[in-house]
Amino acid sequence: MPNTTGQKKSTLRFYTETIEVSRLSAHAFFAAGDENYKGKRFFWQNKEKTFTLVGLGHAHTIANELEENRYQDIASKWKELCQLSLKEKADVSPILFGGFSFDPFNRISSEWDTFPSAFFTLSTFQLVIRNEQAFVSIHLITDEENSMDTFEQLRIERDALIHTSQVKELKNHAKSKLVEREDRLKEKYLQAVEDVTKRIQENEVKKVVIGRSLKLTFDDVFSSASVLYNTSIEQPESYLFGLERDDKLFFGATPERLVKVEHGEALSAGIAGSIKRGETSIEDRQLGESLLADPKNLAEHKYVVDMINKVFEQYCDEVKVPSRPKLLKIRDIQHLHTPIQGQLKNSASLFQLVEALHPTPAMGGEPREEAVAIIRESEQMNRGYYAAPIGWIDTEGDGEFAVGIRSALLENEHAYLYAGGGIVAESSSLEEFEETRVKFRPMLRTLGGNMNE
Ligand SMILES: C=C(O[C@H]1C=CC=C(C(=O)O)[C@@H]1O)C(=O)O
Ligand SMILES: [Mg+2]
Repeated sequence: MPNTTGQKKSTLRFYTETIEVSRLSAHAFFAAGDENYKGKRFFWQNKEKTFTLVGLGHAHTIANELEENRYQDIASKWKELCQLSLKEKADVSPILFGGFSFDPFNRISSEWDTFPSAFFTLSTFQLVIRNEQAFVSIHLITDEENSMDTFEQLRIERDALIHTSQVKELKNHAKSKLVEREDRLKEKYLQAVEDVTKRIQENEVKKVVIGRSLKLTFDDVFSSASVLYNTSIEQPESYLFGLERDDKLFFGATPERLVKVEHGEALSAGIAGSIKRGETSIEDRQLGESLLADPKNLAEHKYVVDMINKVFEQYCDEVKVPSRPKLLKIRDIQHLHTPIQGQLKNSASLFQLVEALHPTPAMGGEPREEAVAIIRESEQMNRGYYAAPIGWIDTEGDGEFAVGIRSALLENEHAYLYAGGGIVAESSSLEEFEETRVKFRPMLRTLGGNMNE
């Protein structure tokens, strides 16, 4: 029998059932949902590849269009939902997955128009792969009388999805051909960087992250499953994420954790300051060493670490921050990296930390409010979910959010790619432009677009 509890005042019931499955590929499970769950799927894998989460179908969605209180709204609705489910010790808990927009005050009409300020979903079929063990759960939230019949149907469907996943062969699908490339707002980007640099030099603000976007058009549509699979092959050392919403897929391979909470421990990281990889290992090392000693990049980085540290001092005890950054090397780029950890104070929660941290000066700037206002005014685009928190939370309040950079929004045969960089007093617009070119590479390679402009 599935677990069931119902609160007396509500007729809503939350049914769950979890089984352990051997040999299940997360990508194959996602692809098995092609027929019935397209537009209602998500994918998540942490950097270490020790935790993979796939969701097919919406058992429940929690969304809002709020500008203020959007984090608390999601947190309190998730809490209400959790109260309907049995608090029994299970192998895996129901998980809520989703994300927030970068700036809910940005109202520019764009490719993001159908994405709410906050959008989260509890999947109908949830796959969790943790340390090689795979669990498939069914979630059903209903006030139906004959919910047992519905649940029985879901079991049949679950078994079919598992079967399809186990026999399906995963291929690195041929990429569609690029037919058009539009550097949206390139001139405006260069102008914005120059203007912002000047404003920083005049001490109006200290740092602002300015982004730009590319629009690519291909000769054919992509399937979400093959795009996510390609991303995992091309960018194995990053977080992988994908969130479908109707005919769109927001996906990416981000190196940057916003915050993770597990058993009362909170982990974040300052990742800002960049240089390309070298052609040879000697050149690569030289580039890395010059990054570690470069005052411009160290300044970019320090604003981020100081801000995260300040937030952690407020919400955590025993905060630990290394005194200097190390290098984080990923396929196309090297970053300055400082991990930050602490023990959550009793009253603090994951969503509180997400709210307090977003956007860090790696995505927004310093001071935060002023920087976000400058971004809104000078970028002249809508970032949507780019550079914003994306991740998950379980019924215990544990979970992890990354920031959705090195990312793109896919809509049929079109792809919108986004990249930005931290502007400080010493920035030069052409160097920043070069840096964004490097940051576009992961998505260009995944989709098969030309990497040279
Ligand atoms: C905003 C982006 O990168 C951030 C993260 C790491 C390094 C950054 C930098 O060096 O500018 C950016 O702050 C992006 O990739 O679009
Ligand atoms: Mg930079």
